Amino acid sequence: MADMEMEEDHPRLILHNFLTEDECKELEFIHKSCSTIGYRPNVFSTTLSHLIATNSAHLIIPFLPIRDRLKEKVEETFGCEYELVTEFTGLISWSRGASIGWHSDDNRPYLKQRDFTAVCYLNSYGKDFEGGLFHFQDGEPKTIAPMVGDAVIYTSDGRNTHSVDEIFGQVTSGERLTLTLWFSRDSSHDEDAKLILLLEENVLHKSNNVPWSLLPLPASDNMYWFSPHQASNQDIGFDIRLGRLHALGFDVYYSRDMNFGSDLSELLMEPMQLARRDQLLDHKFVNVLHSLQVAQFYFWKGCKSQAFTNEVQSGKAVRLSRSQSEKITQVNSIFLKDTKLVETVFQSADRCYFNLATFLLQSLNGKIIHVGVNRDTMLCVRPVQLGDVFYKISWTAIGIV
Ligand SMILES: O=C(O)CCC(=O)C(=O)O
Ligand SMILES: [Fe+2]
Repeated sequence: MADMEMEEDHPRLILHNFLTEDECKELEFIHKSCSTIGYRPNVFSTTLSHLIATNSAHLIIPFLPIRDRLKEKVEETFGCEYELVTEFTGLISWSRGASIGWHSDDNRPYLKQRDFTAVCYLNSYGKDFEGGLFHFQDGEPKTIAPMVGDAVIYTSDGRNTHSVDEIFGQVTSGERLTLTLWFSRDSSHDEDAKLILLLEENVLHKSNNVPWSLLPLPASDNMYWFSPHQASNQDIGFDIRLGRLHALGFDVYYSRDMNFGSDLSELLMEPMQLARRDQLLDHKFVNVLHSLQVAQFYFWKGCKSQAFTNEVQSGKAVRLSRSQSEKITQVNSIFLKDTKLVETVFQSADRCYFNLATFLLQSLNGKIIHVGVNRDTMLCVRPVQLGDVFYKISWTAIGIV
């Protein structure tokens, strides 16, 4: 798997096909369902703590075996077996305009704990996005073209100063997606300790009086507001959740009356329906994040599953009335101020095959769709069977059972 011998002056290694395409697709599904604005302009991120905070802790499970494999590989490669803790794990996507200049990953006083970096590429240069080449300033290899499944591991210090070219392209460029981890020798920076505390607060304690639910609970709206200039500028931009639904060909419909001037700040926490072209799907989702998870799941798995197409029933959808269309326009005028911008930031999947009947059937019947392999986990908070992991999708949840 390893590409080359390691250079002493620049300890780094490329691991081809470290992840399978299925693993990459699964992480892509999670990112497209859950991401918020990231730490730099035109960057989106999904951290594990964010998944817990939004009641989507079950979506951490697919990360766990990958983290372990990466940590082992880093320890073996750099000769520090059993010494490392994972400091950070996150999915990071870069859209048009994003780039980063020469830097080392420990180049701030508060980042000094970072000893090793692992970047796994979840999609491919030239196919899924344009630009975004990775360069090391010195030593070999110099330039890395991200390819789905490949990973690069390197020391986070000045021996591995690197940069990433700007993502460009109008039409063909989608997001450049990575799984990025940092590892530390300093056990006080163990991400797991923080995650377990968060899990206790957000999940375990709740189960005393409230039944555990897999329905997502969105974070605050400003975490989902994308603006090309400044994260908080509400005059221009779009809500990431509505933007991603738009890229899949969906609009968002709220049945409640919206008088001009009424306070709509809580709207995106409320139950809603999806519309597609001139049709309104009759099911009510708990909130827009829930509908996004179901829609992304469908485009990831549902449309390809033979089981669905064998069992097509007529889904329930009605033609949008004029007043319903107007409400959709009104919601879009607030939360999707610039659809052109959405289309340049998120690649449209609307060209993918979509079947309303299977979408509804899948959502209604709670089918078990996906089988993963042998994932056991210490972070597992649901009464899951250790071993195979299944995704279950229904109106009430996308979960792993
Ligand atoms: O995504 C990459 O290839 C590297 C990103 C990077 O340099 C960073 O996040 O520090
Ligand atoms: Fe970096």
